[in-house]
Amino acid sequence: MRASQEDFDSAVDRMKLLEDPDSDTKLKLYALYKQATEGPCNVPRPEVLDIIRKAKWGAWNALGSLPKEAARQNYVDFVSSLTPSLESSSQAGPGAGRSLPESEHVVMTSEDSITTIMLNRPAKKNAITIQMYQDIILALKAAGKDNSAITVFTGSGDYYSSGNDLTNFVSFASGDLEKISEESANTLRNVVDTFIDFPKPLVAAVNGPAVGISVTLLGLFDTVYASDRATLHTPFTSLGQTPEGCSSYTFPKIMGPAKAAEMLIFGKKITAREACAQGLVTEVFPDRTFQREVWTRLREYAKNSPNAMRIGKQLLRSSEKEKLHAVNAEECRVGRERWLSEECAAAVQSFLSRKARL
Ligand SMILES: CCCC/C=C\CC(=O)SCCNC(=O)CCNC(=O)[C@H](O)C(C)(C)COP(=O)(O)OP(=O)(O)OC[C@H]1O[C@@H](n2cnc3c(N)ncnc32)[C@H](O)[C@@H]1OP(=O)(O)O
Repeated sequence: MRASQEDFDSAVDRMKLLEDPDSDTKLKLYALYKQATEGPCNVPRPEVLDIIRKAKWGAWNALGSLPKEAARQNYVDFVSSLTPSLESSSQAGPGAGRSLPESEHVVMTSEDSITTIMLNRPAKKNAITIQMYQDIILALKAAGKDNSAITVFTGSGDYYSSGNDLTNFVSFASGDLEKISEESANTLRNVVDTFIDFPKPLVAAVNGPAVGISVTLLGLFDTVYASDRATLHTPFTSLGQTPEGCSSYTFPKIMGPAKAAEMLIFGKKITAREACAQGLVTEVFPDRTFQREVWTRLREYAKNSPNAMRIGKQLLRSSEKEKLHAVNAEECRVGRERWLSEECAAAVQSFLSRKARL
């Protein structure tokens, strides 16, 4: 069960009882309140000298296109975490009794027969942490079983995703290499397997630039809509890494081996329009109208018979499944070896010490 309007109103009342919250807390509460009640930030950035209004604007704006429903839930959870002693004993704590997985950085909402899974870490360009991979698996499993007709995957803020969070590799340097690399390979294999097995139409709404695994996974989606501001970049070899997400199989199949090699081996960054000409992206929309056009279209599609769409997808995809699982297993085996290489360690170190940006 998601937070109701009543839960939200009660959280607003309880928030007033907080004794002198610090300024970060106030800003977070302000931003979530505005997002929950008015939606994404829709006012111009204040003048440079107006420091307080600029900070408030920045906090609200950083929530990107987080849906109102998710902001309401985050507000209620945040107030609950600040006021545990004020919770009535009969009231369930945050997360209790919810049928959807809750996660700070992977937000799941359902409306008009469409379930949306949104990467929600805009300040880090939606880089994917190990926890987020786990949350994506949970979200996809829940979406596969809920009563929605279509599932949409998208990002919050200006990026779709900057791919794997490179700090995931920091633990490689500090712990038991064999064990950590094995766990990471298992996580990667599980998340990709979950995309391969997803039973309903899966649509990517690529709202901005996409990097690494967020690009390679596109080959496993049924439809990919992109903003004309989006670019697609798989810089694996400059990171000492190799392709994943089944792209070593899906990309040559979709765009031909030569174009696939330019992206996956040489790390060529392409625009959404180029990706569309090569078949990886289904259609490109002007950034200005992207959200409106995509959601209008998806709401129409979601009126089709859900079972017929699901069965249609099985017919299109089932003959490939076994092959895709085998490709995924092999990519993870090779990838694990690469993560332990000097090349990969040096590239990650270079990013973390801020010498390198794409
Ligand atoms: C389980 C293992 C699975 C392995 C699978 C997949 C492999 C891949 O996905 S490889 C691709 C990895 N991604 C990258 O190499 C991208 C790295 N990021 C960048 O080059 C730039 O940040 C980017 C071009 C995306 C954006 O540049 P800017 O517009 O200049 O923004 P900033 O660089 O200032 O970024 C803002 C903020 O976000 C942090 N960030 C961005 N991307 C990542 C990332 N992938 N990992 C970790 N952190 C990331 C960046 O460090 C900034 O943080 P602050 O400095 O704290 O503000």
